[in-house]
Amino acid sequence: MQTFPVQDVKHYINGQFVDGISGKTFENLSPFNNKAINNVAEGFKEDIDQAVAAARAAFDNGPWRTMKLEERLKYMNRIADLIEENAEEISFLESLDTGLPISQTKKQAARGAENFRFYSEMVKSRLIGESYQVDDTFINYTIHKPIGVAGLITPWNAPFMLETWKIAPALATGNTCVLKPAEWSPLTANKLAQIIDQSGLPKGVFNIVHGFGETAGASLVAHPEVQLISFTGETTTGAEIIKNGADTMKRFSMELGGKSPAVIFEDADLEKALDSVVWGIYSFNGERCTANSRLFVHESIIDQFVAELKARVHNIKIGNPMDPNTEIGPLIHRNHFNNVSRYLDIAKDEGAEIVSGAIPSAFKEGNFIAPTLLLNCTNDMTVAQEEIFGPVMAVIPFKTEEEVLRMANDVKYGLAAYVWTNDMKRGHRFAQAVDSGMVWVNSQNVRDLRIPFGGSKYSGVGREGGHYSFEFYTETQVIHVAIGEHHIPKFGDVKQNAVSSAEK
Ligand SMILES: NC(=O)C1=CN([C@@H]2O[C@H](COP(=O)(O)OP(=O)(O)OC[C@H]3O[C@@H](n4cnc5c(N)ncnc54)[C@H](O)[C@@H]3O)[C@@H](O)[C@H]2O)C=CC1
Ligand SMILES: O=C(O)/C=C/C=C(\O)C(=O)O
Repeated sequence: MQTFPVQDVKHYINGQFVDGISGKTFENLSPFNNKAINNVAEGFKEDIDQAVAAARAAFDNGPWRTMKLEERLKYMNRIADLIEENAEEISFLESLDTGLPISQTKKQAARGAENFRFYSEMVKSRLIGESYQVDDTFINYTIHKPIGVAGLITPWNAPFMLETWKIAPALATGNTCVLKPAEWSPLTANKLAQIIDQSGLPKGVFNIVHGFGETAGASLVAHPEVQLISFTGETTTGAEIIKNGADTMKRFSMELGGKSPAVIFEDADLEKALDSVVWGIYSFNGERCTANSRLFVHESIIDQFVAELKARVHNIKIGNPMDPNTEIGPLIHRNHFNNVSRYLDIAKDEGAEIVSGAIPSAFKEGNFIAPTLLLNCTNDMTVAQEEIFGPVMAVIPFKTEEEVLRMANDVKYGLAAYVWTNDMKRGHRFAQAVDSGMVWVNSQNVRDLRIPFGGSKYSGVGREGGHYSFEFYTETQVIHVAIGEHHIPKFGDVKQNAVSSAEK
């Protein structure tokens, strides 16, 4: 396969690639062998201050916010074109950095371009206001204005796709932004900065500061000139960010963790359900917020279903992420590998039967966790309640619809749910009763970029996607206009008061 050189990564501030002010860097490690790939500039408050100042100046002084929409959208489409032209390199860098199989990162590179094109279309057709003719003297109308500097904080599990999912609507609506990418996956964010630089986007409109959450991320959240934070990541981090942004009255969009149920009723199309749940838990190496990490199977079909699952698990191709045939690659980082391994120990202690594929010995240097089934689970086990964020699925039998609905909802998260049944009354009934932001009936996680994407309970606050992103990335302003003569009450009117005193 084609390979690409990897350079050290710098911040991108005000249209320049720059070292950090402290001069500090950190090593970026390969998930495949834990060797250093490159060095990355480490950002702190001072770097964030510079990036926010650049974004603020670009917002205040234009021309981004004030340029004709058609012209702004030319930049968006140019960025999409350049992503497509560089798709091979983007997927190479993404797989190198994250361990995600190259067959999957190719799709994510394409999705990055689609995110820019999609929001170009949406902003033209759906960034719309309302108007109310009150009577023949008044009319009111609303407009949606860009807010200012958007702070974007992203995770490592699908970095390029998730970064562009925030940047595209933020820019399309006329904001400027500062991105703080995840420290474990800086490569494609850097490539995106190169692409954006090449597109000729005005200086300061888009900026990146690399570094750690507790320093660079926290400084972005606390910065008084940053009006909003769009965050994707762990629920506990989201809660911390909301607290830290409260003093500066930020608005937040929170896309957080999940522990999503897939429910297989006895009348389901079992072959399709099997394909869907195997893909749903083991794609993205299991590092997927919408993963169906809890599988509920009706007791009458569970033996047959589990036998098929075991066969699939033993057959999944674990390998080098650069191999086009690889289905599962290494986890992002040794710390995350240790965390997932800890959950496998907990599963054993809790009495689950563990079934997993085998990792080829050639891959022992990497952060590989084999695709794993946890059988004989109950919904109250730690491994059925906490987000593991690895290729590990807890399998739980059920007897009745009522029982499985109760178990599906008995979890703190509410991101996604999947239900498989050929009884469509039951399909709709179950989908409407389950506590989650998104439900797929007889389907895997098929994306339609127009839908509101996000979760309920501990899985998130707010929705992004489609026109829902505009509610977050724009300020709605209402303008009341008098178009005819009307009465205005007079207070403290000298003439009127003089007449009244004379009358006394
Ligand atoms: N609901 C959704 O759409 C999605 C949710 N996720 C969730 O993301 C998580 C995995 O990603 P991770 O990178 O481990 O999440 P994380 O929460 O550890 O980090 C995410 C980002 O937040 C930054 N950060 C950490 N502490 C911070 C702080 N105090 N202030 C500001 N920024 C801070 C990190 O540097 C990183 O850029 C999982 O829980 C997963 O479910 C992932 C993808 C999609
Ligand atoms: O499609 C999106 O916008 C986000 C998808 C994120 C996942 O599917 C995930 O991490 O599970």
